[in-house]
Amino acid sequence: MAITIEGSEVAKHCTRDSCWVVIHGKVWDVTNFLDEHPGGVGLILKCAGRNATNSYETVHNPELVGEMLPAECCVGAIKPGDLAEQDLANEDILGNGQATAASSPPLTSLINIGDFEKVAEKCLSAAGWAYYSSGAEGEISLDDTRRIFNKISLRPRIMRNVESISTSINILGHTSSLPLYISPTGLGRYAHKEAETILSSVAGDEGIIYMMPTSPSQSHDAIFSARISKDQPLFFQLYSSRDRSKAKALVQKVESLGASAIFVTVDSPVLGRRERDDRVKVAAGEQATQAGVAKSSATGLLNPTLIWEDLKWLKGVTRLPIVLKGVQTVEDAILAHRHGVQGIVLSNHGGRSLDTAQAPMLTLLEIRKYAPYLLSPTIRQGFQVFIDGGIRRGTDIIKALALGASAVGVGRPFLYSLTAEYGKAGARRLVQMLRTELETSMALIGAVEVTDLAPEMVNSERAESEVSRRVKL
Ligand SMILES: Cc1cc2nc3c(=O)[nH]c(=O)nc-3n(C[C@H](O)[C@H](O)[C@H](O)COP(=O)(O)O)c2cc1C
Repeated sequence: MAITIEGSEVAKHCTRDSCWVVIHGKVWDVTNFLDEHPGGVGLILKCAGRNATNSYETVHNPELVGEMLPAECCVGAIKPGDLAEQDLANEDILGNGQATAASSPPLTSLINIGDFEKVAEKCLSAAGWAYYSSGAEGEISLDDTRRIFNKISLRPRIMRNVESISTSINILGHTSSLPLYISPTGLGRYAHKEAETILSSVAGDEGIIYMMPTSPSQSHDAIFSARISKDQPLFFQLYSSRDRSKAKALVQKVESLGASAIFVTVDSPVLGRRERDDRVKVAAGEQATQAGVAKSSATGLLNPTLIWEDLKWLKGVTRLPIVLKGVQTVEDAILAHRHGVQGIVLSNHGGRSLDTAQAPMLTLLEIRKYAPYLLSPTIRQGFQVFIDGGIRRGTDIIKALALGASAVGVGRPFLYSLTAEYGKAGARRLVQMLRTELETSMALIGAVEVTDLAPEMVNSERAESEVSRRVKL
């Protein structure tokens, strides 16, 4: 039976050395989690010894605390009536944006994806903008994704009848009206309070697939309920908890809610060091992130103990297709195929994990050079290769597909499209921009179907000169 704890007792635990908070009537000891909190230690400490439900709900989904913290961190239930008053106002948590939605340009004046980014920079709070736009450390990997795409040029074919273009493809057995899906991103609340439910329904309206994150701002149930029909596929991104019973419960829950595939994130066993996040925290009088490997191992979302052998266990707890998100070398692409997963995402977490990790496009070129069989029509029936990071143009999609990717993921632009209270209309306009660019570029390159996009339509030789000659197969 839960122990009842008086408010006066909770109030004593208000320091870095002993930090308790009340969330939805339960008292949690979050002392060991402080350094790992992505929003910074300071934010939790502001709520220490108090009722933190409002702060927590402003950013996180209701189930997260129970899923992420070990059960023993729940020290009891608050005595009914105690600490009823709420803690921080929403602005203290999300920060104030520098521009109001009213001063933002009308949606119809935005012409390309880059325009959304400019609006987002003005509308998001300093913390929100840093969290969304930053990469790890020197942001070399963040910038490199675009640099490599721009090193690849197109070789259009002429005199083909391109009057009617079809952009539709099959992703893991599901039809998608575009060869792209919405990549999972945490803390959607900075952009819009209903970020994930909007993306879920926009994906349905546009006939594309949304991959929801392990830790969205809204509940998993709400995101599944926001689908336009029960048949609408939704993918689930999994940070596989080191506590297998928790990981199993989560996977089986989303499977029962209707998830169509599990994408296990494998590029972030620990948190990458994002210095811009730290600078915002320091400017607000908080401490920079202290979370090192040891802290990440202790508790929380990430699991530094995840290894290849765990895939056998995961396959045993779900019937859903499993895809590894965050493969960064041809060696690991081969291993993933040997381990019988249904696909891989070539990704370096949008440049947010290991800085100077090579661009996902270089990994694709590495696969083309050393293990081209992984991209063959026969293999792709049971093993699809996806790619994300820096996809901003229809021509980027063409380059990725011509070189063998089955589809691409788009992350940050969808967050930006929700800002300035554009919400659903913003996200739909973004999809329409990409659709128009892709259709136009396919016509101009001489491809009427996605399957017409072939390697010879791309000159990737300048990028290929950067492919590693030192792989170990
Ligand atoms: C703000 C933000 C949060 C993210 N959160 C997650 C996450 O929770 N899980 C995950 O697997 N990837 C996460 N990612 C990585 C994206 O899924 C994706 O790999 C990356 O954003 C693609 O690059 P792009 O933003 O340039 O399109 C996040 C990326 C951003 C920008």
